[in-house]
This record gives sequence, C-alpha cells and structure tokens, in this order.
Amino acid sequence: MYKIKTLNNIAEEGLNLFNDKFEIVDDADANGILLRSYKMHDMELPDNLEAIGRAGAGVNNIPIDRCSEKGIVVFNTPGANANAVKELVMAGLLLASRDITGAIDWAKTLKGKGEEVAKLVEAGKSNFVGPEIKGKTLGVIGLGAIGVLVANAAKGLGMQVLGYDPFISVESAWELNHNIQKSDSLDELFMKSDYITIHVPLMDATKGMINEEKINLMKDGVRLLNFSRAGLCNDADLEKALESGKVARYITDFPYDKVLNMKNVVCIPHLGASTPESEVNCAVMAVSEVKDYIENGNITNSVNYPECNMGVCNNAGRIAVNHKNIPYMVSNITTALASKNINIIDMINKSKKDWAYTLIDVESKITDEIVDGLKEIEGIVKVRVLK
Ligand SMILES: NC(=O)C1=CN([C@@H]2O[C@H](COP(=O)(O)OP(=O)(O)OC[C@H]3O[C@@H](n4cnc5c(N)ncnc54)[C@H](O)[C@@H]3O)[C@@H](O)[C@H]2O)C=CC1
Ligand SMILES: O=C(O)CCC(=O)C(=O)O
Repeated sequence: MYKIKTLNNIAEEGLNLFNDKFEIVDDADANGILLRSYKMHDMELPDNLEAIGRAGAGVNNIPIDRCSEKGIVVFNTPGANANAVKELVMAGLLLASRDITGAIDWAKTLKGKGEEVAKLVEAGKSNFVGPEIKGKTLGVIGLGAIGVLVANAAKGLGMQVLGYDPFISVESAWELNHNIQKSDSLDELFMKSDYITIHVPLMDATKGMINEEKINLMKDGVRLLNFSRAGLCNDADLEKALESGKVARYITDFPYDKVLNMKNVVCIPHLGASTPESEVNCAVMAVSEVKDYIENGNITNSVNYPECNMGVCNNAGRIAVNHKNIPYMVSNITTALASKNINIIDMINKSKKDWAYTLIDVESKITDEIVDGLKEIEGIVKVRVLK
C-alpha cells in the first residue's frame, strides 16, 4: 500500500482519484506528500518519500535542492489556479484605483445616523475619488499562466498593456492578445506604466526586484499589485515610497506585520487561488501527477526532474532510477542490468539541469540484488522497482 500524507487541505475531488493501492495517512514516512502553501523547509525528508505534489504554482515553500539530491520528484500544477488569481487581480486593479476599502470602512461609521446618512454620504464621498483604469497603462511582469490572463483581461477593460517576460513560453505567446505591447526591458515597463502587476516566481533572481532603484524609475503615483509573493518587494524601500506618495497604493495578497502597518496598502489574506474551481483543478492535477509517478514512474509537470512517459508497464518488470546528470550513467545502469542477464525492452533517459531520470522496462523480474547493485553506482540517488 502506498502512503500519502496531506500537509494542507486538498480537495476531495482530487483525493478520490487515488485507487485502493493508496491510503491517506498521517505518518512521517509517506511515499507521497500533497500540499499547498505549507512551508516544508524545516522538515526532514524521509528515505521512502518519492514524490511531492504542490497543488498550486509556487514551489518556494519546498526545499527543491534537498529533494533533488534525495531523488524526490516535486510536481506542481501549472495554470490550474490561474483564472482564480486573474479574477482577484482584476478586483485588485479597481482596489488600487478607487479607495473602495477606505470608503466601505467609512460607510460603516455612518451606522445609527438615521435620516442623516444619505446627506453624510453625499458630503463625504469626495474623500474617496479615484481614477478610472480605462486608457491607463498596465505593466505586467511575467507572462506565464496568470500574467497572460491578466494582460488579456486588462486589455478587455480598455487598458493599454505592456508585458515583460524574457523567458516567455511559446504557449503563452500564442495565448497573448496581439494588441499587448512587448516591453524590451523591465526598466522601460517601470517608466511607462501607471499600474504594475507582478506575476513571476519568487527565486534568487527575482527576490527584491521591486526596490528603491526601480521605484525611482516609476511614474509618480504608480499603483503596484503583488499577487505573486511578498519577497519580490523590498519592504523598507516600499514603505518609503508609500510614505512619500511615489507609490500611491500597494495591493498585495501576502500580508505580514510590517506591510499591514504601511500607508495606502490593501492586504488580502492570500486568497488568489481560493475558489472551489481552482482548488478542485489543482487537487485533481496534483493527485494525477503523484499517482502516475508512484505507480508507473511517469513524470508530468515536475520542477526538478525531466518529463518522462512510458505509459503503464505491460512487460515483466519496470525500474526507475533518479540520478545526477553526469556522463556514463546510462552505460553504468545498462551494464549493471546486463551483468545480471536482464534484457531491456524499452527505456527512456532524460535530464533537467543537474538531474536525470532513467525509466526501464525489462524482460524478467528485478531482484533486490539488482537494486542494491544499482544503488552502489556513483551518482544514483534513488532506485524504485515499479513492477
Ligand atoms: N496569490 C496566489 O494565490 C497565487 C500566487 N501565485 C504566484 O504567481 C506566480 C506566477 O504563477 P504562474 O503565472 O502560474 O506561473 P508561470 O510559471 O506560468 O509563469 C511565471 C512566468 O514568469 C516568467 N519569469 C520568470 N522570471 C522572470 C523575470 N525575471 N522577469 C520576467 N518574467 C519572468 C516566466 O518566464 C513565466 O512565464 C507563482 O510563482 C506564484 O508565486 C500563483 C498562484 C496563486
Ligand atoms: O494554494 C493556495 O491557496 C496558494 C496558491 C499559490 O500561492 C500558488 O499556487 O502559488
């Protein structure tokens, strides 16, 4: 029986896809882990952990390098929550323009004022005037699953849209409305935009990408939206810009104590992906990926190991080997099998940056002795017999 542990709420529609070879457990030594935003960095990674399924996009809560070194394949669910985030970003654009939250808070203070309310409303409403978004320029940083939907929807609302993504995928480029302008540099986007929205992953290269130097390039009164991760903005620089009015408003899905105390900030409690539709989409995708990997060795949407698909095994045996992407691995693995008289019927070897994966169907049963032999080969970090 394969054991699966969940570290966050995972929609039933996904969990129900596990067949009777799987059980949901609370043990520390599960074969698979499913999670959303749970921070795994301080967790031990047990030797029998094979797969981690992130029901969502961002994987900065998972120790990817440690996982790769232990042969643990980390999956995410590209695009499965993108529409949910896009819809909240559209609300964010309006929250950034019109002081909707301030106005709602003020309206609540009129409770109990009886017949005076209508008069007070008309007298007080001028404090909450804000510009329309139509005709303004929105800069979209990162044109992946979310950025593309945001850019297209903003265009539909009459905005001018500038996009920046030096690594845009062919698929995203196809999806992008052809009226969206390409920004040749991030600095150009910063200089030309009235509104800026960030849709890139948090990693070393993007951490603190919104900082004093970049803010100084922006228009006075620019409105910033961050539905990606808190760490993309340098908080001391952001605070200074909000105090001076250089940044007129900051809308974020990532509250923390310091930002909650800043002026002109609207904090949403990480609700971007919190729709029933997106929770189901993510759970179904994450469970399908983890299940197919544990049962068949196939890899779809992994962030640390290569794509690999040999379908269901119809041969006598199947073995999966996670290893470093270094010379002689294929020859070492096949020589080890040949030395035990094991004949290979089908095989895939693929790599992704420093890591590689070899999936092999063979003509006879694989014994523990063969597995032990493979484990001794320098560079191999995990060996699994799937059949
Ligand atoms: N608020 C929420 O609940 C959610 C937040 N997110 C956050 O949004 C991020 C983006 O999500 P998706 O669009 O689904 O991911 P994605 O992987 O489809 O798109 C990310 C895009 O960023 C681009 N990119 C990477 N580095 C860049 C750079 N330095 N400059 C410009 N572009 C760069 C990539 O080429 C890619 O096209 C996630 O990494 C996550 O942190 C995602 C889902 C829900
Ligand atoms: O699961 C969630 O609610 C968070 C979604 C998210 O931040 C992501 O997918 O990167």
